[in-house]
Amino acid sequence: MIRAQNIHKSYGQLEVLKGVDLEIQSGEVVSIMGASGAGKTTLLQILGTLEAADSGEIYFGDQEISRLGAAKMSQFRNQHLGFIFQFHHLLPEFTALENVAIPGLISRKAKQKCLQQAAELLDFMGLKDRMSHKPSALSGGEQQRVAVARALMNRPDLVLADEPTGNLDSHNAEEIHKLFDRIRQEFGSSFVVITHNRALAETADRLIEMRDGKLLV
Ligand SMILES: Nc1ncnc2c1ncn2[C@@H]1O[C@H](COP(=O)(O)OP(=O)(O)OP(=O)(O)O)[C@@H](O)[C@H]1O
Repeated sequence: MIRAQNIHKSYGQLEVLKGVDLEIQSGEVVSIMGASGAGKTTLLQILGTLEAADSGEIYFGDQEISRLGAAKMSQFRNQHLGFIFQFHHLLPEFTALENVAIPGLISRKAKQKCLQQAAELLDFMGLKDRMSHKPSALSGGEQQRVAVARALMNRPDLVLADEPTGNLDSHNAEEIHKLFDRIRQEFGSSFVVITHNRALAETADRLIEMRDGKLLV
């Protein structure tokens, strides 16, 4: 579904990605592990079109998305990708429901429809009773589940998660990974998840190790 081909990326003299090839199938959950500085976040950002590679291509189906202009690229991102980060980045002045609805509103769907869909997603996440709470009134695990719901709002084909459980205790971390599996079954989304937790990484369909700017095969 998404394919990265011979990706190179440097920051100044620092060569961070040294020819990375990666293909993710539809509905597949892939975890990426590797030492700090190995280039995991950089790769995820390039897959998510948040960062440009120096060379190499990213294909989504037959379309080369790495060559799209800025407007088309952000439209692609909004329609096809979901992002989850270590820190949830929820907007503090909005309720859980509103936070989840925001990507739908950005893609100009009707407000009532967005709120209804956001409520369904929060229900799916086990947060039916927490919808009208602001992030500060939610636990860390609940905040991250709201962030997961927000990532799903536009029914992404691919969810990119950068240490989504890095800030959680082991119980909540495990719950989030179980949720990814339920989401994959319910919505068919693929996942690429960076994690430092080997036990959780091993629950994925495929575990990829990254070392010094390359994927180990
Ligand atoms: N915008 C940037 N400018 C300069 N150097 C950068 C930039 N982003 C990342 N780097 C450097 O590139 C290298 C790879 O960073 P990256 O964040 O991809 O590693 P990582 O494998 O995700 O590490 P971690 O597990 O610590 O998050 C690091 O040495 C980092 O300092």
